[in-house]
Amino acid sequence: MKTSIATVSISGDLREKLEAIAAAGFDGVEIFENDFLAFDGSPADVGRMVRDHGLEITLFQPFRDFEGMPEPQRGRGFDRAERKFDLMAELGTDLMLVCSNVSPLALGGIDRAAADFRELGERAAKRGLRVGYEALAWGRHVSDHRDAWEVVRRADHENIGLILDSFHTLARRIDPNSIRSIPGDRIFIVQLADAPQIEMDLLYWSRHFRNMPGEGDLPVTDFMRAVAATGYAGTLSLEVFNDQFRGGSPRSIAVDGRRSLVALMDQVRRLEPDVAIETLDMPDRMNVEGVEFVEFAADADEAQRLGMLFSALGFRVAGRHRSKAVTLYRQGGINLVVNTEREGFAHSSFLVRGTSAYAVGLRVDDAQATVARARSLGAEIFEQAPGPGELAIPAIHGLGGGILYFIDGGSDLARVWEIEFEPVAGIAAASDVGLSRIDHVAQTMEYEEMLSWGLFYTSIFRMKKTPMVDIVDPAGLVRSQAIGNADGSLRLTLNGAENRRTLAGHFIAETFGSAIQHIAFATDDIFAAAAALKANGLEPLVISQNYYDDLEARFGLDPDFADRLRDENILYDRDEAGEYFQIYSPIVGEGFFFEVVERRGHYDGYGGPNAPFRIAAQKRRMRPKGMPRT
Ligand SMILES: O=C(O)c1ccc(O)c(O)c1
Ligand SMILES: [Mg+2]
Repeated sequence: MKTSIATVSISGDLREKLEAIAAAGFDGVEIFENDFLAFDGSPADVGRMVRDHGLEITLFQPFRDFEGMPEPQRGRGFDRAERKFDLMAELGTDLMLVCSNVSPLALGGIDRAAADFRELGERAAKRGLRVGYEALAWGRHVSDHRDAWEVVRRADHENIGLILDSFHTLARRIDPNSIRSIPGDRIFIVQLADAPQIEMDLLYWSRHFRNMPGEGDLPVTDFMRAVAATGYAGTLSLEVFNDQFRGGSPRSIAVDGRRSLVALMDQVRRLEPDVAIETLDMPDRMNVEGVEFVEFAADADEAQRLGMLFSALGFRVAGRHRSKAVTLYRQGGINLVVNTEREGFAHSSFLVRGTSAYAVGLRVDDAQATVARARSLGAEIFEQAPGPGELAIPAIHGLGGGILYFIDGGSDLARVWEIEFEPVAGIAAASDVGLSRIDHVAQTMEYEEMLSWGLFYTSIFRMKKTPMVDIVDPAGLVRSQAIGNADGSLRLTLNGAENRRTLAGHFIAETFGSAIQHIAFATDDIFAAAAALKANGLEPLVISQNYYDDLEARFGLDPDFADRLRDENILYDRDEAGEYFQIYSPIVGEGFFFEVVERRGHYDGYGGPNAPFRIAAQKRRMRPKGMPRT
């Protein structure tokens, strides 16, 4: 499988685009005419620059408003095409993309368009060039790949073929299975893009909101399965018009693009076992059962403060590392690790970002296979020489400077706590609070990073995204998207901050980049947990009385029940599926916190409606240290 990407998909000038595209491992680029026009050099210079980066030019595009024109526009169209053929020869590409005519002057008729293409095919053949025809979803007469194919079929010329673009087909909800009957060798190129499901004008949606396959909501996998079934084995080319990407980092967008294509083809290979698909051989998406541990990097003072908070939350010291300054805290099935080593990754992370939950250990079916898959998808492997008696725990770098470790049951990794830690007995601890496991881990990032993180998780792991929700911070919007496994035993929330005045935005500004901002522990009895926390001396976040008055009215709560919530500062939410209860810890540092939650019934959310009141309360608590009043 050869991969390519349109220059329009990446930010920067042409040289920056090519560098990023080549570094990410693509084979080719679609040269978008505007990128060429803006470049201060000859077509031959562009061609040379592309090839110097080890890339080929997949095609030149777009050529507009060609077919079905009355005279004199028809004749001018052929003259224009000849000029572009000259240019293509200099660039060094043999394929031109013609998109369906949008001109009000265009005349309809499949045969008329086919005749124009046959003549264009003749002219292209004389120069050894080819022309592909693509239906724009908003084309005047041709807006459906089935009609574009009929034009190509009737043009009946070897140098005229079809170009498919997943966006145009899927945005119009055309059944992608209609592609299966098209002969694969008549498809000249396949362009791929996804998009979020939003109701809007097709042209505007296409030009501003496309994203990488897997980042949006369109059934790009079904589209690609149908393409593969035709026998098409040519280049797959990303064509992603996205306002955010235009201003993003060329490198990371190119890496995401390549990751999206490799993950897509891996899926297609598994779903279409009878089709020969040439793609990287890698383990399947990995099942993640849950969070095995969260590791904090700290210095001795901060570790002591953290330890006191853990203790108030009902954790006890369960082990000390046999060779390192690392302590294990445990409650129920939750393992929290505090690392105060003076060297290694944890220490450098502490120096740069302060006390933080810098690593997460995930329980997976097969830890080595997880790393192998992640590597194939362009993730960076994390390796640190193990100390004496230590296990080499398979790990990768997350996107934000953190580490993801993998633990499985099929190796010594399952016994990591016994092997690496000396049990600790007899340390007086506050009482157990009844926390059983980690409900969710919340990562905060810049809003622009959310698509990258979502793709990272959903391409490596068997995880699904849920729709994005808006969290209203008094100082601005924070978007939140949950990612998790099918049974809810693994839940990650991605929170994207749009500005620095929100609690989330302040946190990432202070910790120098995206990081874990809170960890929610699950309990089966929130009221018992509240009582135990109180007995341990933990002062929960105090929620406004106005909130409880509204809550009582909104849900028609029994006044006694409402009073119990109020007395314990428990936030409450309810939907058709069930109920949700939340207690918040005080803030640590610049915005980190813990949460204790109980889910009843099949409640699947995160208490989104409570967020504005919780955030307001947290901001009251954080002042005066740096947090702006909103
Ligand atoms: O938005 C456009 O005009 C446009 C141009 C060329 C394409 O390949 C495409 O998919 C869209
Ligand atoms: Mg296209």
